[in-house]
Amino acid sequence: MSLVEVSELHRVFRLGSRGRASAADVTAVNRVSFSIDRGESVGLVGESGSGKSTIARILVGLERPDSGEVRLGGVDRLAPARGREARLARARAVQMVFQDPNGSLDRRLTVAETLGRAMRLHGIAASSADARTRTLALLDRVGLSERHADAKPHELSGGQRQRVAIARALAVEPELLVLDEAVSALDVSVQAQVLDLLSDIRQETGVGYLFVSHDLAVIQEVCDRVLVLYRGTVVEEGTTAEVLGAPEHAYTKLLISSTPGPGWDPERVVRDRMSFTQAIALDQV
Ligand SMILES: Nc1ncnc2c1ncn2[C@@H]1O[C@H](COP(=O)(O)OP(=O)(O)OP(=O)(O)O)[C@@H](O)[C@H]1O
Repeated sequence: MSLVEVSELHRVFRLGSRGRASAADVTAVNRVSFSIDRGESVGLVGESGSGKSTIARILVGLERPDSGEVRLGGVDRLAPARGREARLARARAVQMVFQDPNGSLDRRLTVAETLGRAMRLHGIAASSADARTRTLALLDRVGLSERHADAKPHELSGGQRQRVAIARALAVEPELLVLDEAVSALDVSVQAQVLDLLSDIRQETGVGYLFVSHDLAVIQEVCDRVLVLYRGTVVEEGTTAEVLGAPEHAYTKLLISSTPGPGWDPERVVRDRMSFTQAIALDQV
């Protein structure tokens, strides 16, 4: 059995008055199905507005679908959780790392307080001494030291803050990490270090990743498999090597040709995009 099984996930944002159906409604997620095995890293790629974050938010529990199923370890994540313990267990199992650690870390708390709070909330640490020991081990795990434990977020660099966000997510020993553009705000060398770190953590802990990114180079680095989303629909999926190395769908080809690299021709990208949009309009894709 897979760690995560998502089937026929569907979410429409109703933009008409009083939630009534209207021509302006946005189908953010259109009958999306996929699975993630234990220790597997699955990428979700697509341009802005393709529905990546909505899927990520549904998995974490920040958003509800109109229909569809999400199972983690066989357990229905969308069914009502009875009682505080059940709600906490559900929250603990799937942790999210956001693009902007500034928004997700409490600026009033030191790093040790942030990690300690997460561990206490989920009953991970037996005492404050235990929390401190675990905090230092986690910081070491993400390439930070004791010096950083007593710092507040503004005293850290962007890359260090993102390491803290990853440490906080790992502090509660999740089964799945949802990383939503988690390295997009970092400069390229720091990005490479954090991607290495994520690969090591996955190997050591067996945690699964849902890795949301618009950046194909990042997806190539960390994902075993990838799903390509276009306007809420999965248009192509397969191993990362298959999808990025020998794309079949016109949209995947367009995404790849839009990525700057040697021999990149922006004018050709604009022409390809126009032909793709016309083909979509004529239902030829
Ligand atoms: N709360 C909301 N209310 C109305 N529309 C929304 C809401 N959230 C998302 N949408 C719409 O749903 C679609 C998918 O949005 P989503 O944020 O999932 O895309 P994305 O691929 O993550 O984009 P980005 O890469 O820009 O974050 C977009 O058209 C967006 O405008």
